[in-house]
Amino acid sequence: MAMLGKRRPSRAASGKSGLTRKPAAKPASAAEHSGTLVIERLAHDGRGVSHDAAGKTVFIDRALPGERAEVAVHINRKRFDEAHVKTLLHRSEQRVEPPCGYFGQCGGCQLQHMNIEAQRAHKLEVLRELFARQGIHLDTIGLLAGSTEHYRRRARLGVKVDGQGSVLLGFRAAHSHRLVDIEQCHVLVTPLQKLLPFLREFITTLEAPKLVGHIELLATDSESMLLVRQLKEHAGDARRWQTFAEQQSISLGAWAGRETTELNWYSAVPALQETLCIEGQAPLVLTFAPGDFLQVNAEVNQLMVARVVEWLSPEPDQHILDLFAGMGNFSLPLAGKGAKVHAVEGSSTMVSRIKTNAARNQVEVNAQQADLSDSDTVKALLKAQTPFDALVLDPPRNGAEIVCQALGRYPVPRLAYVSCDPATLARDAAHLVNAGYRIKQVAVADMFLHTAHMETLMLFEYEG
Ligand SMILES: C[S@@+](CC[C@H](N)C(=O)[O-])C[C@H]1O[C@@H](n2cnc3c(N)ncnc32)[C@H](O)[C@@H]1O
Repeated sequence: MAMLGKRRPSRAASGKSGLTRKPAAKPASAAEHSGTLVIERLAHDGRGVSHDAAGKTVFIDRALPGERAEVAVHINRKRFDEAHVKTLLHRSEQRVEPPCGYFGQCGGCQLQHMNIEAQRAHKLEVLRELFARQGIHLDTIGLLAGSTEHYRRRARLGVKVDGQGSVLLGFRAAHSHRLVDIEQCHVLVTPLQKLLPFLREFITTLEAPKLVGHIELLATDSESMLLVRQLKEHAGDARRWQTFAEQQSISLGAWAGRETTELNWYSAVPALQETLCIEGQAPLVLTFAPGDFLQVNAEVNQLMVARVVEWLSPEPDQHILDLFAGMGNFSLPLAGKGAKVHAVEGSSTMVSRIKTNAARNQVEVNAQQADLSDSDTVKALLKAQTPFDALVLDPPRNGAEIVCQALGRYPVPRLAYVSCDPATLARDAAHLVNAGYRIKQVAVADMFLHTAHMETLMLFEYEG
């Protein structure tokens, strides 16, 4: 395994493509053998799919449909093999030089070897396929297109001291706990990207880098913030961190201990804010704290919120239920249109955030803490005395199955579902369709470009 143990990606230094790079780690049982294959299609995670002479499925890292390649199998499994490209014999027109030198090593991005159009088309295809498995055909799928680079405003970076005593800062390699040492990142927003090389250099000057668990970076329009998980306090390094933060003009906070959730601020506590500009209403300023859920891509979030408001086009005094409401990302803009919004959120901290945000922006939102995985709670919410005119659903990755099952019995005329997991979305959509809802609009948003993750928006209407 040529790359094992190397601290830097070869391409950054040599200009080579990340295509033939082998996976980070190989299980002891793996037997490597080679063969020539034609790639048939892409799997959901972006790997190429082919079949060997015996008909066994082979997943090939960073191989594209239509390509012919000599591949080496690095993991044998009972039902499929996992392989990487040794030599590319025929190249797809969709293939591009990955913009990041760490692509193929770092597990953060999976699709940088495809042009942007192909990445978007792949996500649409994943969605269509998952829905087809549920017996649902999707017609036109819209696109909310955002910036193609430097969009990610939040990241968690691992810190490790390797066997040779070198300090590593970066993301995990794909399917591995191995840390890939990076000093640049193609998807991080520019202020965080610019900070990375300094941060990397700085960490090597710490007296006890082993005591750093991980680092979180966050940037808003007005400031950048660095949070350190300090496994054990170290007075000398705390002072070093402070000096570094001052030099870089960033806010600094630290958690002392492995489990602590309370931050010690080593700078003025930053006022973290998100400004949402929705047509026809004054800008809304939402405040939040580190650790709160925050959509990672500010530009695409703005587009997404605007699209949901447009789809639901609330009339003044209509009643809207916003489930999994976070800090009020959808609740406030809907309330800004004059709707009476009832926001439900599992975290009581976020409920108080919604209340504060609504009051500061002078919009009316009634916020409540509730566990939306509990079916009695969900039913009680849906059979409210005043029926809801519309509903927003923006659950975490595991979806909102309990809610969608209950929506058959307690129908709501219009429903906007925002999802970060197309598989649970397809499952939940099947419940809705079986209960009499029709899909009126579908859009995929560029929330996580260059990665295999995707964000989808759907508008359903109840037709009975
Ligand atoms: C994907 S986030 C969406 C937040 C918000 N709608 C936004 O756009 O920023 C999902 C939210 O669901 C909340 N959540 C997770 N599990 C929950 C549950 N069982 N009941 C209620 N809320 C839950 C999380 O706290 C988080 O704020």
